[in-house]
Amino acid sequence: MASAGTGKMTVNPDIAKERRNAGFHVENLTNFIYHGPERVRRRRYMQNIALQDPVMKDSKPWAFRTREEEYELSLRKQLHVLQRQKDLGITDEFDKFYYNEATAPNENNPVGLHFGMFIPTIEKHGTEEQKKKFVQPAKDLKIIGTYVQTELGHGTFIRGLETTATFDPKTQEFIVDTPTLSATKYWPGNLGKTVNYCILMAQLYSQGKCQGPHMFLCPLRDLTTHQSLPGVELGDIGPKFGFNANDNGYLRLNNFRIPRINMLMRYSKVLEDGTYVKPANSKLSYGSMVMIRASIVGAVSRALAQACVISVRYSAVRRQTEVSPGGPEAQILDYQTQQYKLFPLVATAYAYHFAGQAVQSNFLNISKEIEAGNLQQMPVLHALSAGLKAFSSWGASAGIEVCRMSCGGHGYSLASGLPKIYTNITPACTYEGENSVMMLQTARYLFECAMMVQKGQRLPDLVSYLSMDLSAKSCMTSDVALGCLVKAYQHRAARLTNAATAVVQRHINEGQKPTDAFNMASTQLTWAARAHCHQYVVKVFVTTVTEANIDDRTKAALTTLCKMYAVNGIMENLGEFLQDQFFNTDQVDILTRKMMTLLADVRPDAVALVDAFDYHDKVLDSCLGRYDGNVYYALYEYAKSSPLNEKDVLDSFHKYIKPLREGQATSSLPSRL
Ligand SMILES: CCCCCCCCCCCCCCCCCCCCCC(=O)SCCNC(=O)CCNC(=O)[C@H](O)C(C)(C)COP(=O)(O)OP(=O)(O)OC[C@H]1O[C@@H](n2cnc3c(N)ncnc32)[C@H](O)[C@@H]1OP(=O)(O)O
Ligand SMILES: Cc1cc2nc3c(=O)[nH]c(=O)nc-3n(C[C@H](O)[C@H](O)[C@H](O)COP(=O)(O)OP(=O)(O)OC[C@H]3O[C@@H](n4cnc5c(N)ncnc54)[C@H](O)[C@@H]3O)c2cc1C
Repeated sequence: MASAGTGKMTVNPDIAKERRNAGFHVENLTNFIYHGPERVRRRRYMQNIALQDPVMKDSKPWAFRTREEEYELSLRKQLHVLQRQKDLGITDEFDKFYYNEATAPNENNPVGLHFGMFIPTIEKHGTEEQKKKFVQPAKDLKIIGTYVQTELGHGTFIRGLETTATFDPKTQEFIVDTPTLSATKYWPGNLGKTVNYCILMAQLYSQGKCQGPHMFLCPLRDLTTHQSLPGVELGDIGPKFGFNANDNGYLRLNNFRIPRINMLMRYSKVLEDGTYVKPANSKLSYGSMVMIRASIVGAVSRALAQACVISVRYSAVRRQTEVSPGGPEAQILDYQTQQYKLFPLVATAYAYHFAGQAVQSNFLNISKEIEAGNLQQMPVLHALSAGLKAFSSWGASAGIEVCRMSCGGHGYSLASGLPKIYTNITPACTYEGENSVMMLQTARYLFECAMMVQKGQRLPDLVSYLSMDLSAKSCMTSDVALGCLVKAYQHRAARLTNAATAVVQRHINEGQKPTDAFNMASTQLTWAARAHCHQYVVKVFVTTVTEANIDDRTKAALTTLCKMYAVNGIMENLGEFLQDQFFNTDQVDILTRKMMTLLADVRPDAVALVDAFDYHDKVLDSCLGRYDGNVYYALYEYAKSSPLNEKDVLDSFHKYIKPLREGQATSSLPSRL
């Protein structure tokens, strides 16, 4: 490695050797991940445009920015990017996504919700007239909006929201109001300082009757001066665990009037005389949440993948401890315990990536049906997206933290890039539906499916396994076949669903109200929902690998990872699998041995498997995850750029330490120490 400061850098020999020894061609796997060479080429092209742009070059590392600097820089960059994309005629959604990914990586930006939720919600829930009036101005950033639902007192329980929208037929307006302190809107992204409009979730009152939560387009700030409008009080909620380029805000409305046309009326309506027209399904207005939940699975997979790139590359160049006295220190990646920490997470990142694609494609197909008026699949989509969002965000958050700790002390420094990835993604466990609550929604669906099985009714394909014969003998033999692993997961999920359902039924039979019975079984119900999601992820991974049209060596590497994901999940949930009696303890021995063999199988490919995600160094923004492996140089440079080092002797020395010494010298110090 070149010494620090020479500027000339060679690739770290350990990481170079890893790449030479990989058993498959990285580019082939990259092409498979991103749907072919053309998409990969396009992705790199888009990211290069972003990274070459002088406006994107940061004057100081992310870690050294104040919150105000972070917000301003992020806003400036994002608006610049939008203009660039317009100038360059970039309209394809993938192109835009990849461009943005390289713009401000893992930094939540001040207009994200405008494009992510505000515009899509108008497009999906607005009438043709509303779309005409609002969508183009929104795309031109004449109006900038967000999605305002959560209140101080209620986030999870949407039906409990207190903000009101009362129709006044005389003026053809809704009066929107914040009647209590707990009704104050709190948390919506970009609300505090950036937006001038929002989609407001409020209880609709018309003709004296409450019709439940509905969505309204609500102006908040003057479109020219950006001053908050009379009757509107709003601001930023202050610094958070992460998300600090995002001005999550609060909002209070004081009998503020908006025109009738501002209620999103594609599915439900209030006519001029105040007559309320119901939607075909009251949960249609929850559609924007379902959309984001489906996309969160992919988002968390990318965060976990980046954390794996950093920690695996670092583990390849980090040497620690002589294995035999006087011998060389080993690469920490050669320690089996390090492999056991990291390789299952690499497998998980791949598993979530494929699951994310599958959920997204389910979402797109079912959304088309819903738009055409066929609402039959809404419950399936809701159960799948809610559960998968929870399952994957929990898994990714926990996994990123393991990646951080696997980097030892340097993982704790913001220089590692890992805290940034973690704090940016861990709120996915909370936003868009708190995870336990989402699991309970999936469980509710599974419960209904179990009742259908009891009645001998046919189940939708996605859950048809729930009617499997639970007394079937295990198929597990020493070759640990993929098909058998899927069966094991289905067996576990079906048994846990039946067990939880039986608990609910027992409580009902003992005289409990169904809601109480459900609560008394809710922990077990979430176990069932978790197991259901786990089987889905395993099944998607197995199907993807089995059907993959790739060369044999890449397929072999991916198959090893797939087995590792499935076997590791069994090891981590052994209690449930053993209680299942699908495996006996001899078969658990087979799986334990298999796990250790899989670790050794992955070892030579580990760096190549993370390289295949194809993350640019600037996207990783990590001293430890550099492609060239020159981590000590990067850490040294990072330390030197700390603002505390701008002066050799700080003013605080003169203010506090020096007087203390002088005082001590003249008073209480003994003459001899
Ligand atoms: C930078 C941004 C980039 C943008 C992205 C760019 C895109 C692309 C890039 C990638 C992006 C990723 C990263 C993003 C970063 C995001 C930033 C943060 C955004 C955060 C936004 C938020 O954070 S925004 C607030 C979300 N806040 C919730 O999420 C509340 C949860 N709370 C509930 O959602 C309800 O409160 C709850 C519990 C269901 C009960 O609802 P409830 O009380 O009304 O209903 P009940 O429980 O009585 O249920 C009655 C029956 O309705 C059924 N049902 C319920 N929901 C249903 C539904 N949706 N569809 C069908 N059916 C449904 C249920 O299953 C029952 O069915 P059954 O009767 O048959 O059993
Ligand atoms: C970074 C970030 C960005 C956000 N962005 C937005 C946004 O743009 N727009 C917006 O409207 N909101 C936003 N939110 C708010 C977010 O959607 C809510 O925080 C979320 O829906 C959870 O609601 P809550 O905070 O009320 O949690 P609570 O519901 O109070 O949860 C607290 C605990 O209670 C438990 N609990 C609650 N209800 C039940 C139940 N029925 N059964 C069992 N357990 C239960 C939960 O599991 C959890 O452990 C954001 C939040 C964050 C952190």
